[in-house]
Amino acid sequence: MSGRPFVTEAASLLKANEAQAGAALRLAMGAGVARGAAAIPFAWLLSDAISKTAFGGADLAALAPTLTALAGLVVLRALLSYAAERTGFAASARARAALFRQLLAHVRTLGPVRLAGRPTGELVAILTDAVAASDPYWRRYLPARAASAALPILVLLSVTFADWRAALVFVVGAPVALLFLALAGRGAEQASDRQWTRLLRLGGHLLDAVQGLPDLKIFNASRREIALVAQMAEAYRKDAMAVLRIAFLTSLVLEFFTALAIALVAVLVGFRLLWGQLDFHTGLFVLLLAPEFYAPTRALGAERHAKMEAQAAAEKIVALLDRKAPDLPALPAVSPTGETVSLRFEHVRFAYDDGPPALDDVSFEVAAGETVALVGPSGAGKSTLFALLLRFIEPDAGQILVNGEKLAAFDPRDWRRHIAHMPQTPYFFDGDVIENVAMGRDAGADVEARVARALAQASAEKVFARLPGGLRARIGENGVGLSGGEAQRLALARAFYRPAPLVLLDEPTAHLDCETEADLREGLAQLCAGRTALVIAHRLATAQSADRLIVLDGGRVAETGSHEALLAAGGVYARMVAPDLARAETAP
Ligand SMILES: Nc1ncnc2c1ncn2[C@@H]1O[C@H](COP(=O)(O)OP(=O)(O)OP(=O)(O)O)[C@@H](O)[C@H]1O
Repeated sequence: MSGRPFVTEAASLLKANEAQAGAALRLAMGAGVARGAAAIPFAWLLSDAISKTAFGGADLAALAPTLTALAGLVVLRALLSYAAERTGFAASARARAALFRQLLAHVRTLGPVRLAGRPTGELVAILTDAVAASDPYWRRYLPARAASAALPILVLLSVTFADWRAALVFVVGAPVALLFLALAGRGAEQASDRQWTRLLRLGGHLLDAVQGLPDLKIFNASRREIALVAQMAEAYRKDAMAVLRIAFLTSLVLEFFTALAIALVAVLVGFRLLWGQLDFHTGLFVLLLAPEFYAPTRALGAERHAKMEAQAAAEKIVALLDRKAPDLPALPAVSPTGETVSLRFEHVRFAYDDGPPALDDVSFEVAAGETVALVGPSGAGKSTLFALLLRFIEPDAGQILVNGEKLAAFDPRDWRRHIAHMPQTPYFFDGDVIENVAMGRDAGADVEARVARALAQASAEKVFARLPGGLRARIGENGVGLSGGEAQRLALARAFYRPAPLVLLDEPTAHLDCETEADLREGLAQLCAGRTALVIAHRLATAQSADRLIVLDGGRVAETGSHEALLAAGGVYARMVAPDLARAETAP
């Protein structure tokens, strides 16, 4: 995608969030302008005091009112500086919070399936670094821009009243300063974009490296990985230096030209004083205001690279926001009626992006209270079917009915409350056992007792009672410190904790030893009893224990029926399980 439209989108994203900064931003801008404007009476009073002392022989008593006013202006400027800083911080915090909320809401609507194609590290960097990078834009750049729009005009008007010829020199110097200000933006824009692309890639790579540490060690690839990270960090350093170089160079040129313009004013004032065309008071006033005329533009030049960086970061945010979530019909949130849940798929089709359909014309029914096993070779579409039921994705065609009502009509979050889901590799958070089982749901006073009950139902109470701290024992991120069996039991307890009428299980007994499997199988049978259950079955035993089987092949329903009926039919299922059956027969 070309850079320009993105820059406009990034600019409008930042602009849209300006409204969120609200009154604080307006106050920051106002305080900045007022602080700069206070320089005008200050210059007037100071030149008055000096000319009266030097040429009028005024004593301290005569100067007292002027000096008091000068002191008052110094205090006022200090107060305005403080107010500008404070309100600038508040404005930036509000705008960033709004941006962060917008991003989080978008990430939530996208859901895990649509986010799967994106490196987690990159996503984290967008949610944290990119949002943080917009801080100087609101805190410093926007107030500086307001000051540079208002102050030169105020200064110019004051100088015009005092000496219009000097005002003309001010005006001549202004376009040069503005030209360099615009040039400063050009190079920095591209360099900032490169720097951000690199930072996100580095973030993604680092997280990958940390998560894949065991594999890197096992395959002796850690040294190569370290070299790769070092290489990427070096490239990022170079890009960051390029941005700074451009920023410093353009600031230098801007400083040089404004210094030249001020010198020009000084020469003009000097000669006109010499020729007696100007009185000392006015001359000094004009001279004192010359730097003030260019100061806002110089300040804006210094903040411009902050703006470019914020814009480059916003481009990455826009790219994430551009990933479209499915358009959900705007229907009122309702709850699936009844205690039990029946399911009906009608000609459901779904394809990932522009790929071939992962599910095509899928139709089947699951009666309330039935346990149905989903069977099929790898890539048949089983997980996609679960993702549809979990509302991480929506069907491209066809519909899913729950108790005869369209699933699409339910609020996804409300609907998920009706599901107990046990994935193949459950994720555990860096928290204690209670937090990991209750998952923040209605954690009332009796949470401990309810977690203990759920653990008992999952035959896991003894496992966790052994841990130091019992239910308050900390579980490392992603279940570090738990064996495969313990992790599955904990996930089962999680499912028991939620009294949901629909159970979705992704072969929870895969990769377990026979004894643990048998234990867990019993727990699962209890979990499914009286509820509607869909189980992705990789093992023969799981398929056999289901009331009915649905066999998926190449995204289509190949056959359905009981284990025995499907074996007798000699179709896809019979061919799939033939090796397992042969093994079972030959086993002692
Ligand atoms: N996030 C994704 N993006 C693009 N294609 C995907 C994605 N997830 C799955 N697919 C594709 O969709 C098809 C169905 O995949 P799915 O994961 O549903 O199969 P599965 O039956 O669950 O396989 P397995 O038993 O190996 O988990 C496959 O061709 C797969 O490559």
